[in-house]
Amino acid sequence: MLEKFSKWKQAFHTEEEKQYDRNLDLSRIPKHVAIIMDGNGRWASNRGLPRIAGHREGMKNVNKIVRAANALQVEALTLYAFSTENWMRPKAEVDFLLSLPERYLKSELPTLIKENVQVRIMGTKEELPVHTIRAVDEAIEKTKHNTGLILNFALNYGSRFEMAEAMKQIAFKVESGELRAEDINEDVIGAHLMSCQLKDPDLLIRTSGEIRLSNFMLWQLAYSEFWFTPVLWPDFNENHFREAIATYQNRGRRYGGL
Ligand SMILES: CCc1cc(N2CCCCCC2)n2ncc(-c3ccc(F)cc3)c2n1
Repeated sequence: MLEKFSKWKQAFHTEEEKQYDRNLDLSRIPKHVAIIMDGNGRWASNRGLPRIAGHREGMKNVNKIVRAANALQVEALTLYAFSTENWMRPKAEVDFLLSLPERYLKSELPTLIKENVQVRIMGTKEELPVHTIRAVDEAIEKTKHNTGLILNFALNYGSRFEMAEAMKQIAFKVESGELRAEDINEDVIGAHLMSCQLKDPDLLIRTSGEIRLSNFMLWQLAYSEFWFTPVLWPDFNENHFREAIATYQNRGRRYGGL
């Protein structure tokens, strides 16, 4: 397994990208990092544990990366916590997943407040259980004046639903005369997405070796750097986070230009 991983890693990373332990250029830290926190179930099954043990371990790991991002003065960190597709999982697993926000906030909200972190949610909140909504609303309210890292949890989020809703809102505005069809452009669409108050992610990280977007921020990731790692989310640590940023800094971004 280890040999397979190191072959994969060599194939995947160019020579300069392996020097990630070099100091990061603090003037070129990605402003917005998005993470698909994948591999929790596999982490658990590799240990003969139930899947929810992996989700619980994954939740503990959130803190490690929030702290690392805050220390590097990342402006926004979007974490894909629950997708619209997750509702199809067994009820017991969904119920456990939807208990994690309150578990996490119960233990971490005082620290987040102290560390000047601002908690936000991106997704369709109304469909969540009341206990989940109550926990996230309290965190949003108690951190709304903080000016440090924006910790944005994608919760009951799906990019295609988000884009369909944006198009619907825009169509209603055209019908009502608030907008003209000829005025619809990329900025208008972006302004109607759930992420409209955030810049597009500069860097997307996905753990567990899956190389897919899984209906996550499809519009917003158009010009983002992608960094995929076989490391499972519960094992993803500050070193891996710094490696992703070092790789990001080593790649020139062209936005389609030369
Ligand atoms: C609702 C599903 C879910 C799953 C989950 N996992 C499980 C899957 C991914 C790995 C991380 C642990 N986490 N971890 C933190 C939260 C959280 C969400 C909102 C909030 F305001 C505060 C914390 C979370 N939420």
